[in-house]
Formats: sequence, C-alpha cells, structure tokens
Amino acid sequence: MTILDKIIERKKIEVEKAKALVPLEELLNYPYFSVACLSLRESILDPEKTGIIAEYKRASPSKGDINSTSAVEDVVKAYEEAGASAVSVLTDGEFFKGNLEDLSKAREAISIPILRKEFIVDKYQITEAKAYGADIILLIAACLKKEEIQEFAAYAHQLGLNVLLEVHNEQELLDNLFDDIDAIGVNNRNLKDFSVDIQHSYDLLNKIPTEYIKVSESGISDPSTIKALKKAGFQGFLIGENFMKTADPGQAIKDFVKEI
Ligand SMILES: O=P(O)(O)OC[C@@H](O)[C@@H](O)c1c[nH]c2ccccc12
Repeated sequence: MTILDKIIERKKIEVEKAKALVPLEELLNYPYFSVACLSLRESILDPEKTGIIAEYKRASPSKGDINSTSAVEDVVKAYEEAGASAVSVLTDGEFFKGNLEDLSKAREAISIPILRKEFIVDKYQITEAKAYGADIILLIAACLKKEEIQEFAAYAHQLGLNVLLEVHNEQELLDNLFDDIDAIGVNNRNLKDFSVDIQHSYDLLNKIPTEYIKVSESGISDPSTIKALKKAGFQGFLIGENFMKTADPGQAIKDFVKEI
C-alpha cells in the first residue's frame, strides 16, 4: 500500500464524518458559499503578477514538519504582496497539519485566488471548498477515475470554482482532458514514492492543449528554474516548501521574486 492509498483510504472515512457533522445543505448557507470566485486564468495571465501559486504548508508526508510557527494570514498576505498569482492552502490535517479554518483565514486576508489543496474523493469536499472561501479546487488524476474527474469538474464549475487537474504522466493527462478543467498541473513529485524531477514538466508540456493554463508543480527552489519553465511555455508555478522551510516565508518569496 502506498502512502497515497493510505491518504485516500483515511480521506473517505474523514468525509463521511464531516457529512454527519455538517450536512451538505448547511454548507450552502455558509456566507462564502454565495460569494463569486476569482478567476485563476486572469490572475495567472496578469502581467503585473508572477504566475507563482504560493503554498502554505506546515508539514508533508515526505518532509515531516516544515513550519509550525508562521501564521497563515501573515504568510499569505506576504505572498500576495510579493506578486503571487494565487495561494494554495493545504487543508488535510492528518498528513499536512492543515485545516479548513486556514482556508477561511487566508480568504479574509487576501484578494487573489485561493486553491483548496486537498485530496478530493467526494463532491461534498468541493461544496466545502466553496463554503470556506476557495476559488480553485485540485483534482488529482492518480486518485480518481476518469468519470469522477469529469463529474467533479462539472460540479465545481456549476459552483463557479476553477479546476486544476494534477497529472504525473502522459496517460493521466490524455485520459482526462475535459472541458470543465481550467488548468493542468504537472506534478514533478511522484505521489507514490516522492521522487522529484522537473523534467516531468518538460516531457508533458507539448502534450497539453493550448486552451489549458499550464502549471508546473513541486520541487521548484531556484528562480532560474522558473525562468526556464516560463520560456518553455509554462504559465503557473506551484511552490511550497522552498518558502515555508524558512523562518520567514514572506521574506523568502520576496527575495525569490527579485530574481525571476
Ligand atoms: O513544496 P513543493 O515541493 O514546492 O510542492 C508544492 C506542491 O506542488 C505540493 O505540495 C503538492 C503538489 N500536489 C500535491 C497534492 C497533494 C498535496 C501536496 C501537493
């Protein structure tokens, strides 16, 4: 059993508990549920911004604790000031030490799009994402069937959410190119064994149809990597650990952006 299988198994139990605690109908009355989502595409393509989707991540299964002191509202505010196009907030508690309140705190603090970074296995979590203030959801091809991806993406669009599909190889990409997907993220990290290779982004780049926003995810720690990815045709860059592992993630992104 891979760590990914383990995460998914626990996630399904967690979702059933959440449904029992807060029925879906109740989520529809949460204030953020009726607030319009911000556009990922517009923010990524905004020439005033960097294309960086900067992530707030306290811990990860591959690295353990990354940062347990920096407050979410301070970090995301600094990410926005530094020119991030969007912010990603981990909401998984078990493996990443995140929660849904982090998402709402981020929403209060900034006005760029926010990604709920989560292992989505059920439509309920998409409703939750919207209710807690997210603009974007992540669908991970390695965790879902083709039919689920299509159905979840359509439902997210119905709620006005943007959809980022994460792929790791050509098969996952070609199987899941649905209309209701806005952006494709190539994860340079293999979620099954955690190995990282930026080359994955280059290998898949030309196989992504032009109508999708192209995002390179994970393992980016050098401004020169962004310059090269941008030149090749990537528009978005998802970066977490490189900022979060420092004592001051807000300063780290500001220093990083000066070099791109
Ligand atoms: O911290 P990094 O290496 O910069 O990576 C960020 C992000 O891409 C990574 O956290 C991630 C990519 N896909 C995921 C799926 C679930 C959880 C986390 C992730």
